[in-house]
Amino acid sequence: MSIPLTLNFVAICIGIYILKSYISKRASNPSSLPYPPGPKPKPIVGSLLDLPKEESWKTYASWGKEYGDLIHFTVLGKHFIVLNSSRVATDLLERRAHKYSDKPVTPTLSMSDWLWAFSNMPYGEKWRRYRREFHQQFRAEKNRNYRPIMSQRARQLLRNLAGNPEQFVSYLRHYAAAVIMSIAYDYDVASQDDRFVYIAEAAVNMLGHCTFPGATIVNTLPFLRHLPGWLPGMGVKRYTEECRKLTLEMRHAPLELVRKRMASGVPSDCVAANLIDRFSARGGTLEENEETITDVAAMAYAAGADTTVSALTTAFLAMTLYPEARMKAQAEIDKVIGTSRLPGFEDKDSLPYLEAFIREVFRWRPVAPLSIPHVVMEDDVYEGYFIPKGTIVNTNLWAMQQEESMFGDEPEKFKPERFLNPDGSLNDRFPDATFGLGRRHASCAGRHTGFDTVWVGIAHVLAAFDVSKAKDEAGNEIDVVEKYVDALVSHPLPFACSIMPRSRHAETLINELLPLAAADEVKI
Ligand code: HEM
Repeated sequence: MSIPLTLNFVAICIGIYILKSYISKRASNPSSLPYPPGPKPKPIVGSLLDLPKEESWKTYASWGKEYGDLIHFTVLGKHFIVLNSSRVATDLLERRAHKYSDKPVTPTLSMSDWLWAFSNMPYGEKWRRYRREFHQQFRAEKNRNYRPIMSQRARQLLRNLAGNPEQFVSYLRHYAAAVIMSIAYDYDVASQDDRFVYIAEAAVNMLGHCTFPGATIVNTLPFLRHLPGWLPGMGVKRYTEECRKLTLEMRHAPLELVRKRMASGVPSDCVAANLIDRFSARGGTLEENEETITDVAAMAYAAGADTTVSALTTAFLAMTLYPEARMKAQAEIDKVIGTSRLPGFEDKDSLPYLEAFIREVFRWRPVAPLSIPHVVMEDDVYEGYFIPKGTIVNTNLWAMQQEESMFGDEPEKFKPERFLNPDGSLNDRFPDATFGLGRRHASCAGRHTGFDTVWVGIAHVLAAFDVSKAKDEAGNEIDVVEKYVDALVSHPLPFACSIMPRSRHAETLINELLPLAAADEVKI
């Protein structure tokens, strides 16, 4: 097909698509109820040109101030709503979970072969089975068994930071990957260029960038996926093909290692081995069991590594920008534990300020500010507004964590005190929404592991290092621009900080870790 012909074809298809959307809207909304308020759509494209490109959750929150807690807009005939408050999100995602628990199967998800991941799966029997199995492996009591792995890796993190502090983000990535790969596959991540980590990181990263609202036109006009890959704007085809190869290897390669280990009689204590044992003692078809084992184990890294890195990096940003909060957490550690050892999980209940600090990390900058998109499973009417089946639902977790009625004043600021009573004990607040909403249908299945990995990693860092603003050659503090990447899992844009051992005691502690961790030291 020549290019003008192809463009005519696209124009005709867009016309048909919009006409179809109009007719189906009339059919399913016979009382002609209004959609929820939102920005005025432009002809044909709707709000396509108004979609925010940077920190979109902030723009959606500001639209919320103008239009209300529930906003609606269309992009090329496709309906979107944004839930801007915990009241509306609880009403729809929890109380009406039977209508709001589906996930949109976007063309890019199937093109890149990511539908095996139950975070992206339509609501149904398979999702329930995967979720149940995953829960068995990561529920609160089971998660306690993983704490020694986290502590061991946190010590390695300190050693690595002492050696090359400028590379702190790479070491945080290594720490998160080492914890989750050890839990999932009893696999020791290599000190550098680990193949499994490379594949999984690349696949997750590609997923995050091609499913985000407005990321690619193919998700709005699915028929475009049938156009040839060489056409302008169709690079998504090559992109998703690359992603497909990565996800395939990510799911199968580490599991093969576990099977080989088990076959040669080497005991293996990890999620994959537990699943293999559980399923070998059970009925069900071989194919179905194999698929469940492969996908549930792979889900741990897919959902658990990048999210944890985001929270860890936010903690470093908070330590850099809010020295008073960092120093208060350090003073508490020194008072309760002293300076001759590192904090561990056994100290958790005696360190309320530290706990408040970590809660604030999760509240202040939610890891997935717009959560994973959901899709409306049948037409709905809420507070007099019509929400058609198929509408994509973005939950503005960032806006919910800014609610003053829930978290007190100055929500933009990092203030661990919002989680403390006047006497310094912990209050009942918790940044729950960071992990999604509801007990099951719209919530994180690995929250205990995520929280604990961040808790012990940052507890170690606070005990050993002062993280503060870096200085230039003239001794002036380097300003930190506090901005986040617009993606499903959002990270701070790169920033410089200084990471120095806090004292001679701390230096001694880190040096004592040398024999423990030297073999593992990560060379970036
Ligand atoms: C470190 C901080 C973490 C945060 C803030 C976080 C947050 C979230 C959020 C917001 C969702 C979307 C819920 C929804 O609306 O559907 C989610 C889903 C999920 N998370 Fe996490 N997560 C974290 C760590 C982890 C870890 C470590 C694991 C694995 C061990 C994990 C496993 C999952 C899974 C499997 C889902 C999909 C649940 C489903 O669709 O049923 N997460 N997470």
